[in-house]
Amino acid sequence: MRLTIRDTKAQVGDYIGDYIAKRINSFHPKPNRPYFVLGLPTGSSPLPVYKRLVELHQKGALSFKNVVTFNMDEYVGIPRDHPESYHTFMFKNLFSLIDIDPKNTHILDGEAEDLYKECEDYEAAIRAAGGIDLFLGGIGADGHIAFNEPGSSLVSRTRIKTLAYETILDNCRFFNNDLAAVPRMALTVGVQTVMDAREVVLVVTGQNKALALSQMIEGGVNHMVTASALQTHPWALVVCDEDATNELRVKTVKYFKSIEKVQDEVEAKYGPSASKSLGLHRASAA
Ligand SMILES: N[C@@H]1[C@@H](O)[C@H](O)[C@@H](COP(=O)(O)O)O[C@@H]1O
Repeated sequence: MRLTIRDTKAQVGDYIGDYIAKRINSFHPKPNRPYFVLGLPTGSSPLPVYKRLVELHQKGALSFKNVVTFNMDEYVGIPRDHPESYHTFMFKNLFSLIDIDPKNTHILDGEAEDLYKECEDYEAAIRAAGGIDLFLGGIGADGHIAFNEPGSSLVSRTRIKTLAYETILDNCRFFNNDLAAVPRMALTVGVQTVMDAREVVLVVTGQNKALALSQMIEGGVNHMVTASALQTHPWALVVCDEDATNELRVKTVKYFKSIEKVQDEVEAKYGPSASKSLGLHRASAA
């Protein structure tokens, strides 16, 4: 797992936006794999990423014509046109602002008659698309990824989840601080669904994520901090702001900053393609 630290939330958004754009632009559609398959989260943390993707699209530097998306999760018990549904969130903040074919966007249906079937069909749809190339994720204050709350199986797949009280309290801010209005259940991809992606990028910003970040990076792999499963992913990148590093050991921060510095030196010496051949993550490389 790599950790990249930027000063501000906006810089984190730009870094990840550029990184995803680079992946999409370097994807070459083939008859058997016509689409780049992108996993997406909701929440406040990815907003600067979406802003950057929209900017790049508006500048003509990025098209989503060859992109298929799968969102991580959706509430159960609110209609899809509810202002706080994840359907509404995604169309407002990304899909309506880019050139993606709405048919290529997938979001779990929290109103489905048969929720179990909905989850099974979702996993099948991901498989049929060829698997997820890059899964972008956020993290909950308790270290959850998607809605895989503490105690979730680290080999879980798409399913119905009851939300943790801490998550309900956290999400209250989106429901006019009315605790009773926050849904108690959600459909979510599993930890294993995220782990199956070829690459995972996590956006972690703000002081309120500092403890979760230190637990997921410096603690052991643990079902109480489901994002820690990414320690065993072969291609995981965490991008955070300075505020989110507040609970990390100084040594950890210095270590990951030094890695980036060495990478800069390698690229200066051997050119940007050296990063790729050495297996290093890079947003700015050609
Ligand atoms: N299901 C979502 C997660 O996918 C998201 O990572 C988390 C953090 O949201 P925020 O970025 O607003 O802190 O909120 C919810 O729990």
